[in-house]
Amino acid sequence: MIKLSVFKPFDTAQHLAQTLAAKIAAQLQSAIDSRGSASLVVSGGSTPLLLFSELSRQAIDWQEVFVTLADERWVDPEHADSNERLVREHLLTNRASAAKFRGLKNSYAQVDDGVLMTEEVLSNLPRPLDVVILGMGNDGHTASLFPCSEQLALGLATPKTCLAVHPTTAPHGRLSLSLKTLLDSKQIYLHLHGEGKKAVLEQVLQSDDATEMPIRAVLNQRKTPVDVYWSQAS
Ligand SMILES: O=C1O[C@H](COP(=O)(O)O)[C@@H](O)[C@H](O)[C@H]1O
Repeated sequence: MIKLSVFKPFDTAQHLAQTLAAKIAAQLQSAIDSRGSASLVVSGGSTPLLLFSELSRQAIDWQEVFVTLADERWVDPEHADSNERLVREHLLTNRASAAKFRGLKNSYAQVDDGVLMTEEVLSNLPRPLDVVILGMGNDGHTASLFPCSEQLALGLATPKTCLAVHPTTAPHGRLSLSLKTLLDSKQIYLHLHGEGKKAVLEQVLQSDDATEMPIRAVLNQRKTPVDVYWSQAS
């Protein structure tokens, strides 16, 4: 039993995706109405596919929405593991094809060399970010803030927008938004699916140690509201 006031459980992934997509769309449109543009940060991995599909059909002024990623694997955008590929195929379709996508991967061969250029690209995003959608790995990583990586302490503390990360337990060098950037947002959603992720969340809630499970740094702060959307089955 999850004891978290912001925990929103759903019976199906479809119901979750429909509900969350409508909520995010309303938040993005409200930002557009008040400042002319909106920013949406999404995650990669396997969880967000249905949500992307529902979001892509929402009737908002997508041409005013900047979309970027919470993290990227440093592979070509056509690679099977590319988060950008996922976003292009599942989110930037239908109505959302009008959105302005700002990818994290650039032409540098090594992620460490590409960070500065990505920082420059991200500097033009409307801030604070309007909506940030995060995932969580079974090791408690979020974005690419991995507990196994030497760069975790930097990712949790740096004032910079993003950093290069080299996980030892997952493939590819990564580029991740820093904790500071993720929290410089009006709303964060942690999007989870399945009993396995619920069990990991239970473990997350048992301690404050973000070096052990980095998602704790997002959940144990008071600057930015975080809602946890979890669905039981597909
Ligand atoms: O590697 C990554 O993993 C997390 C979680 O992915 P999931 O497959 O368990 O949904 C994801 O949020 C992140 O963006 C991705 O690069």
